[in-house]
Amino acid sequence: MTNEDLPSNVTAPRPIQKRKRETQASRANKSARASNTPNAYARRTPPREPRPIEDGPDADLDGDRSPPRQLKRPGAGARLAREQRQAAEAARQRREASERQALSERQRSAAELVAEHYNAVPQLGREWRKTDSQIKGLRNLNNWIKSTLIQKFARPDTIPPHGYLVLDMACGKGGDLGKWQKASPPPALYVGCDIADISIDQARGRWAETRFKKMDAEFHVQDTFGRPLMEIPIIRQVGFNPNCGPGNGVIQGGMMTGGFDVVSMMFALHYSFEREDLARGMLKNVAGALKKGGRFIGVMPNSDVISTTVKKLLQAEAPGTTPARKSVTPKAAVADGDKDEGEVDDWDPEKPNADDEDDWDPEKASDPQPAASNGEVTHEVDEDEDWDPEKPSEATPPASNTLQQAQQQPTASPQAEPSPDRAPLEWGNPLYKVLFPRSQPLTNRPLPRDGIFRPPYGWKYFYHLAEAVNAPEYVVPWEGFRALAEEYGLELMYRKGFRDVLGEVMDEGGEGVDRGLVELAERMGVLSRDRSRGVGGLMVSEEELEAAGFYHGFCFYKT
Ligand SMILES: C[S@@+](CC[C@H](N)C(=O)[O-])C[C@H]1O[C@@H](n2cnc3c(N)ncnc32)[C@H](O)[C@@H]1O
Repeated sequence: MTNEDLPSNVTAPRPIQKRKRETQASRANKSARASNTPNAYARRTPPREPRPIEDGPDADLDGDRSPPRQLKRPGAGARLAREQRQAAEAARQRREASERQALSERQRSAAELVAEHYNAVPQLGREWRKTDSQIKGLRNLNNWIKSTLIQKFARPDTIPPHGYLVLDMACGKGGDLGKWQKASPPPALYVGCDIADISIDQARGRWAETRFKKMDAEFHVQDTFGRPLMEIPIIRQVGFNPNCGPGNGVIQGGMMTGGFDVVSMMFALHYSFEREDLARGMLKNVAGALKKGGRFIGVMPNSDVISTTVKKLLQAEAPGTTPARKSVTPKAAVADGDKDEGEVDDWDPEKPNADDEDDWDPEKASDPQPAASNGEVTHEVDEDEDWDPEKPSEATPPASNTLQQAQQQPTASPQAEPSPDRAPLEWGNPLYKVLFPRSQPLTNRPLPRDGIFRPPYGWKYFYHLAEAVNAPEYVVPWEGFRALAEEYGLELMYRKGFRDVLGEVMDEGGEGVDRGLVELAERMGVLSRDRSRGVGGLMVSEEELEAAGFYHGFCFYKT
């Protein structure tokens, strides 16, 4: 029972204090206390003036205050302890500084590596692409898919009186300028950014040479994942919301006025999935630049294809070791041309304007028609339509990031347990190759046998395409990406594998086939007008289709 439990008029009995028997030791203590220990209550004389406090750990804390002593040099033991403490502190500071520097160098070098890589890629002419390229069909297909996304989704519901505005967050050498110029209608302004300065120079040059300019265009060197887009004057001028994304538990919405109508990111988003801060930085820039109702379109590698194949290959290497946990593998086997489960394709795309054909290529008349490999004259669009127009560069990127290095890992028996030393996991065909190094230092994990890439960042691989680039890429696990995008107010409208996009125009008798896109495929050399050629007129080889099957396109809507 405590005092609070008692009625107010009752006083608690005082505990009986037992007198302790005095012993010799207690007597000694008592007399010592009486002679040495100052007793504040018993003090009769005023306290002395306080002594100045000595700084530092060796300040004299001695209780003897009279008279002030001459300071002694600390003893050897104390000096040693102090020196050790100082040395340890200095070592800690040096270690922290070097860790900070290493981190910033790693971060910088990853971005610089990409820039260096793309900067080193030579610009090859249109003629080469049309005649000598062994992946002409694939180039045409990729360009057509990008144009299809632009055609389907880039036109805003309501076009503002000043026209709509487009931001391309990884414009490269300006390969999509022509596609935007030929959009129906073209945007009023196209802003192209890229981390590779030489690519930006080439994009500027290409724009300067464009004869009929139907839009304004600006180009900026910018790391659009690692730096805020607010840094670019034209983007600030158009409008940028720096508060987009999660914060204070609230997802900030898009701007009602100002901002871009469309943000595009073609074949580039996967570089941002090296690290979470880059992926978030990228999405913050996308969402911050978009107005409410604006669209985010792009194409990138399809993680469903990657997951399915990695799982299949790893389980074939070690049969009978299927993980017990029920795997949440992607339900779609896109590699086999199946339809994505996660696909949102019921959104009603806007039909292209019937005048498109007239509008399409004002330069066509003066240009000689290029001959397709099979002798057919295609009505390909102009020289701006160059997806990855690059031959592998002479410049060798740092060894830790080269495809060669990934290939140099020793081979082992396919039945052996996965180990970091083994040859990379590999698949592909004569035109393309995907290589996954077994040792994944960024995630510090082995490749997932259930095909689930967790954590979602830092899963590095190489996609090597004949005549094209092989910078290291990172898996973008689709569901993780979609969930992350939602945090930035980006809602999925559409997602489709490249094979399925093509399937839509191949199924010409099917319901809802967009004639405009079929004609576009004919003009861009994807389909022959003579449907008796190849399979249903398709001018893309099976090997090229397999390479293209690695990708999918998407469109998000800014809430
Ligand atoms: C495969 S190219 C695609 C270029 C162009 N979008 C196209 O479709 O032709 C990838 C581009 O992404 C750019 N890129 C990679 N990381 C970037 C970053 N952090 N910021 C801006 N651009 C980046 C590269 O410099 C390169 O130009």
